[in-house]
Amino acid sequence: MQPDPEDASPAATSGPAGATLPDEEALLRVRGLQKIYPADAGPVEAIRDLTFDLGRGELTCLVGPSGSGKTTLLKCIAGLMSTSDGDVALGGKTITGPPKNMAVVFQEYGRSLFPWLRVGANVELPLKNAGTPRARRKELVDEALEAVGLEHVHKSYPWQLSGGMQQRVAIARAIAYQPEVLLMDEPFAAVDAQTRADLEDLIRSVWKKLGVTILFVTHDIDESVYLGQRVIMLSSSPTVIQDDIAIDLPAERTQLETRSDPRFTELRHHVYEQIQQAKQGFRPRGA
Ligand SMILES: Nc1ncnc2c1ncn2[C@@H]1O[C@H](COP(=O)(O)OP(=O)(O)OP(=O)(O)O)[C@@H](O)[C@H]1O
Repeated sequence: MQPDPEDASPAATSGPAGATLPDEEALLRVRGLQKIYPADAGPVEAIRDLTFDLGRGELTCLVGPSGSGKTTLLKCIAGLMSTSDGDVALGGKTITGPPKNMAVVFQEYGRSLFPWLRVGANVELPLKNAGTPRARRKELVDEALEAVGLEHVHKSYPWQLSGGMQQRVAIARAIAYQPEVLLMDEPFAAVDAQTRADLEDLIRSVWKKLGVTILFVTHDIDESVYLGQRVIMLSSSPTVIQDDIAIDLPAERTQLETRSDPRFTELRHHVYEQIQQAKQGFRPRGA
């Protein structure tokens, strides 16, 4: 389908909103978020206008062309960076610094784990910093390592593990902390395809077991459709929401069956088409 040329409108100031929810269902609210970076060559408007909600317990994937501001958005939500305009609120409270009940998993597991600490100590560290009592820390570390299938490497050092195992340690560290919201920034980009498929299934099983709200950034269209209940697509920079689609696939998903479901193919085509349009600079009406 050819995009409507009227949709290509670079000059307007506000874009269409993503899906929003009634107060009692929304855990995270993003309203009119704008981010402009100061730079020597002049300000960079990385994000123009984003509005959406994440429901409690929802698993949402975020996709968009390279440079569309996915990492910037995650940093604003994580309270690691201030917004230039707009508001991000968790449980009704505006985020002004890293919230206690949020955890982040980045792509670079190699850099996020401390090489001089054993696996168990790496997973335990945020709990120690939060002042969790020792006995409870042990329980949470054991449970988290078991949830990611790594109870046997408790005493190993991260550098003794494969890349996929190190990323599972990073996931265990995040879930041991029992966050309400888990932000993941392309966490599987650096692992091989088979490990990636295993990690996708791990995330879905952890999500179902813990009921945590997840925002998962990925470049991989198939991954976004396979994992998410919803896919938010960002436009090219300066960024607005290009599309926000519900993934109406069955809740029980398996790599073989789900990926050969005709509905999976339809959804994947839709996301792919939208990304191609975003890359070509087509923007939603009003953006
Ligand atoms: N510290 C910074 N100073 C100036 N501009 C920045 C800074 N960080 C990011 N940008 C710019 O903001 C825009 C969004 O960057 P960001 O890294 O958030 O995008 P992304 O969607 O995560 O990219 P990718 O998919 O390639 O990882 C880009 O144009 C980038 O060059």
